[in-house]
Amino acid sequence: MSNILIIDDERAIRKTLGEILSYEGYKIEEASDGEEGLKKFRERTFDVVLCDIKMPKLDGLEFLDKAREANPDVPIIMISGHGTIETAVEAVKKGAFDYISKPPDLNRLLITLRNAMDKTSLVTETRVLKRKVSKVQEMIGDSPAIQRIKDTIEKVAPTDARVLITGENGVGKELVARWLHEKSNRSSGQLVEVNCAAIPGELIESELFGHEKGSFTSAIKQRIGKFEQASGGTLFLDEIGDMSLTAQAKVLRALQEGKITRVGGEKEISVDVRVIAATNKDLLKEVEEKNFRLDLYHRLSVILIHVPSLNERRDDIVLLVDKFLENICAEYGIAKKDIDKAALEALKQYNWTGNIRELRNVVERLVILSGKVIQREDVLNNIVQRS
Ligand SMILES: Nc1ncnc2c1ncn2[C@@H]1O[C@H](COP(=O)(O)OP(=O)(O)OP(=O)(O)O)[C@@H](O)[C@H]1O
Repeated sequence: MSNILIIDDERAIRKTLGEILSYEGYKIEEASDGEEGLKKFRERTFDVVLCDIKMPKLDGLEFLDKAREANPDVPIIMISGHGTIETAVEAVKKGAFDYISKPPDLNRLLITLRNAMDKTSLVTETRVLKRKVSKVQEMIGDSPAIQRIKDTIEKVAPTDARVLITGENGVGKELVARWLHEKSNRSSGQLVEVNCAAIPGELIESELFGHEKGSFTSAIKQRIGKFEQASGGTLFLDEIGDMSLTAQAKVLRALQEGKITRVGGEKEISVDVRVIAATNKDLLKEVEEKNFRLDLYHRLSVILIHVPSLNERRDDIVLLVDKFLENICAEYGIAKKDIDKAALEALKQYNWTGNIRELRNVVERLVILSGKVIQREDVLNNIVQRS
């Protein structure tokens, strides 16, 4: 059911409108002045607002400004009394959806409301569609390092070459893997991700290759492993440096032969999988320390993509912050906040250990805690708060 907020200081008008619209099946909320209206508007999302122009405390135009700042997607219809038609026209120029005159004409009111509702559903639909079209998040940055990575993705993605992605935590290794899959001929298949560090050693084999019923105590049902799930698509082995040596031997065999055997099973099953692996470890050092098989390393690292840390490409911070501000404010349904030059400089100077993931979190905190323009002070307070 659609929610409508009616803001008018005349009780009689609220009552008439409220009765008509409840009868038409709308859910009604009332406010008797602009201030109360704004409070309710900020507390929850309405489908449409009907707002009087002349009101005590906060008048219709002031309400319009503040409400659009808080959520520009909600259509606001002005209610114009005697002598306020010109103001109503001005309000429409400033972003009000339309206006109706007092006393309200039933047909005109219902048609205007219907149009406003249609607009709301179009806005929502467009947002959903936009999200669907760009399944993979854009890779932001124009530093030489990022440009080189984008070039490599273009060249390597359409081949079946295995790729090893290296870099610190939160630099964007998974994003690189997603783009490699998206731009490959396998993009209609699945991208199946396995976080090798998060799975206990004794379960990793069953996770990767599946198991037959009864093959070990907790194997109550037959299970399909990630290799099989990813057949026709891409298998992304994240944190590969944390995989046990036993599992490494089995992965090597799967890569050499293109076949797997489920745990406790006999049958060999062919799989058509492209493997992309990622790690924050120095795998060659792990090889030296006998924690990682050299032959597997060579199998996985046909193409190497190193994603440098944020501290090594500080110029990208400007673009990233701008995009995060836009995305986060849109998620919160508020107008985009700005960032002062000195504040941006403070972000550029900071020693980022959590990389882009940490930067996004800081920007989200700044959006929540700062005013319309984020100041250097806000940044410093935030970073201090973190540690
Ligand atoms: N260039 C970029 N532009 C925009 N967002 C990015 C970029 N790189 C990374 N991100 C975002 O930063 C977050 C962390 O990235 P991602 O998960 O790819 O890092 P990771 O290196 O795989 O981290 P971990 O090693 O901890 O798994 C994600 O939300 C990702 O979408």
